Amino acid sequence: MHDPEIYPEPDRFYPERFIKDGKSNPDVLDPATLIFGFGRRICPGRYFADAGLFILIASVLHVFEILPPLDEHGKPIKLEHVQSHGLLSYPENFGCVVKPRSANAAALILNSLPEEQSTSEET
Ligand code: HEM
Repeated sequence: MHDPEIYPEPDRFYPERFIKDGKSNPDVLDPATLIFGFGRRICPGRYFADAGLFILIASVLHVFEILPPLDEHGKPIKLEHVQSHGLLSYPENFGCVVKPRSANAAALILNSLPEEQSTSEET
């Protein structure tokens, strides 16, 4: 996954590398052919994981805006992408502002909570 011959600038956050003319780019190796293993022991949860992540990310982006953190003057702070290296690779901690996209989105979020949590603000 970090071979620059396959993915130029592999550490750069650059999801567009997988897209061409609004569709999946067939000239770029699909990471799904690697990340779930191979052959008889290939991950049996791969479709579940893929669908679950799609639903999770789509649901979060549908109702929340995720914005850069603000400095003491209320100006957005430019974030630097720093990726950890090791067996698991993930972005290093960073601040952000997460807020509902609209009053409708806020209502959707509150309605998805268990009853005791969605009413706790009113008590
Ligand atoms: C993004 C999420 C996931 C990734 C990247 C992932 C990746 C992998 C990899 C690399 C293997 C080893 C395959 C091999 O030996 O060649 C594996 C095995 C396995 N995974 Fe996943 N997996 C994910 C999610 C899941 C989920 C959600 C489940 C269950 C609901 C699951 C169940 C399993 C099981 C049971 C094995 C062992 C298969 C065997 O040894 O026969 N995985 N996974």
